[in-house]
Amino acid sequence: MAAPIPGPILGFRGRAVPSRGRPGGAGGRRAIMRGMTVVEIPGSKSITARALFLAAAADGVTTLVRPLRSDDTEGFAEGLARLGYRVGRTRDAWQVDGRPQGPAEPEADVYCRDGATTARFLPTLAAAGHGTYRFDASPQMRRRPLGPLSRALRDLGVDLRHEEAEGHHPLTVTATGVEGGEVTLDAGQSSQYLTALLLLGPLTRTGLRVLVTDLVSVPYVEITIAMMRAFGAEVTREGNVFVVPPGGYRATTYSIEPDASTASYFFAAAAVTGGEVTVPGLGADALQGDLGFVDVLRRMGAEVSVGPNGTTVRGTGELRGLTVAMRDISDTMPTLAAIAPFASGPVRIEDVANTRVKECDRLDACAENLRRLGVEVATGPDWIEIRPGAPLTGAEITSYGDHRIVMSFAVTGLRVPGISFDDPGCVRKTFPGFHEEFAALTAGW
Ligand SMILES: O=C(O)C1=C[C@@H](OP(=O)(O)O)[C@@H](O)[C@H](O)C1
Ligand SMILES: C=C(OP(=O)(O)O)C(=O)O
Repeated sequence: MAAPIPGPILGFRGRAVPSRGRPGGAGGRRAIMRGMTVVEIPGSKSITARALFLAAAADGVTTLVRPLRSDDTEGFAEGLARLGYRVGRTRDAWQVDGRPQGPAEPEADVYCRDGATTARFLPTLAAAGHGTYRFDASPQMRRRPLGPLSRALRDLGVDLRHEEAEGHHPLTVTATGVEGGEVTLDAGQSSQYLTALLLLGPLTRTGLRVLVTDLVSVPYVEITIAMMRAFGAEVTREGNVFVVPPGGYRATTYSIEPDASTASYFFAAAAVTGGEVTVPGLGADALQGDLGFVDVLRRMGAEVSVGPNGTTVRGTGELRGLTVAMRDISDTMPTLAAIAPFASGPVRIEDVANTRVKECDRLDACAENLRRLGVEVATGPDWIEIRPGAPLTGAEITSYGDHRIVMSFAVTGLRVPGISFDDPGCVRKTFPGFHEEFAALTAGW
């Protein structure tokens, strides 16, 4: 039985709120008073990736204001350049010369690094053009699936061949444009499959109807639809069917809001230390569902205020246990798992099966690392339960090359001396300057 898609997801908020963060999205902080800090978080990875796709597909030159500069988004921009798009990058703004007719290069070899948005969105963009395009990715990304997206593209007539394992990179797309039509998609493992198809919709000759049988991470689809509208396209939803007419995209100037998943580490830091963190540019109009992590902190006892231009979390000294379903905001599951040992009762996180197919198996990685610190933990296919009580001891955290494991356990390290990481540098995927910013955050607390 297909799981119902939570709704409604259409008819919402329009343009992104411009970040008031430090230009270039490099992060930064200002101490206002002892224990109170304004943290300027780098741009959203998800919004930057979509903006790059939309800009490449649009008619005209698009300017992205304050894009995220990190391994994932630089890999995406480099992938576009390999396909023959002209991408100009300065510190504070990226410009893309759109090509509604598809990639300029008739042949290209694209390396997607660790980025799932790159690895799933770029082959879909290439399919709308004319040429032969080969995509490969890092060993980590090669392990991650894209079978349902490949099958949907093939059902739409795209010649897509996996070279080694079916449903995994490397793959080759021999593109002749996409006619359009109706296709069925299981996005129960990743919403990125649906995002890729929606983004493709306006580039098809007759439009797309996507019948979705299951869907995780719904707020990411909402981001996609809002951004498609900002670039002049339309999406409607009839029950579980998403309808996208043809018509292409219009170039624009687009401001990228700060990354809400990245902000979760700073909000969590406030909650566990009794400090106060304000993130400007992520307020009530934010596009990203991951800002909902502050509601979890509020339920646990933190004081939270979401204003028009920013969000503030203040630790109160109280951190209650809770049971929470995180299907919609699963990138923040490791953040919660990493602070759960400080709660006054058990923390149970449910409905997060797809965190097992991210940069690593995040349920197992969190459980193993927490146990190493002395915490009692149980896991199931789609849940983890952390039972605080035992004394905590420092240990080396195994990162599994996963930026979120490192950034989450850095928060634990604010209260547990002796935590170190085997691969601290893997934060480069979304926040190359994380360790410096995070160390400076609490220096004045
Ligand atoms: O579309 C996106 O930008 C993303 C969607 C989510 O993935 P899933 O849909 O695979 O859960 C999220 O975890 C990822 O970091 C970014
Ligand atoms: C899962 C993540 O990334 P992606 O799927 O975009 O590689 C993430 O950033 O937590």
